[in-house]
Amino acid sequence: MLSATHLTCVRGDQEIFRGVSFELAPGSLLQVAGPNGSGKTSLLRILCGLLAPESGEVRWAGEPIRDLGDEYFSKLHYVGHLNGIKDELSALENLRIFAGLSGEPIEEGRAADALRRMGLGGREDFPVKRLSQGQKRRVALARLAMADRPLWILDEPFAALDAEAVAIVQALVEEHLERGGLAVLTTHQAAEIRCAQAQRLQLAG
Ligand SMILES: Nc1ncnc2c1ncn2[C@@H]1O[C@H](COP(=O)(O)OP(=O)(O)OP(=O)(O)O)[C@@H](O)[C@H]1O
Repeated sequence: MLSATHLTCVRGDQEIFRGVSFELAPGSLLQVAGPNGSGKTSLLRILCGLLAPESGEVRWAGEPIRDLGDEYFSKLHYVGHLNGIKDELSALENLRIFAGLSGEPIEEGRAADALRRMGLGGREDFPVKRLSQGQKRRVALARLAMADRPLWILDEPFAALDAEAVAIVQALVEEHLERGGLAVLTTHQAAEIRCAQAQRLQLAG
């Protein structure tokens, strides 16, 4: 269970939002919507523990995330809109490094399978800098197919993706929710994710 109570976000000297509260149970999806600058990315970074709220609290399984530290990070996949991948390395090396940094060395072949699932079969060993924007986004999202974690926090996961990749990511999120996972995502597209327990949070801007 992920919960947020009375979150207020201030960036610079500007209050971006206040009073944001929600509870997300296993198998549930939260779609965060709002115009440019309304604070969607800021909210996701607060939910990840990467940005401190001005006031309010985020809890995971009833515990404040600031007390859980690394234990909380090991429960979540965060894919920000900057991808977080290294241009000089190949897609496969990026996934191996990601797994190593998370303290979960991967079985041989698991990363390659994840890249194939993302439609990158045959491009595993290409330096990422020679991939297109959409292919780079696929590499960043391949971590979702590589190791299961209960909470996925995805910032504009469909940006730069073509229809085929959107369908792959939708299916990944739906399978995750069916397994009892939780997902929070922002999107400007009308991507339809099937989920019986979907919530929408509208930031005003
Ligand atoms: N490092 C920062 N310092 C000061 N202000 C910031 C910083 N980062 C973001 N902001 C401001 O916070 C506000 C919210 O930004 P944020 O990126 O969270 O919005 P968003 O809803 O995700 O926007 P978009 O739809 O354009 O991605 C914006 O007004 C932005 O200028």
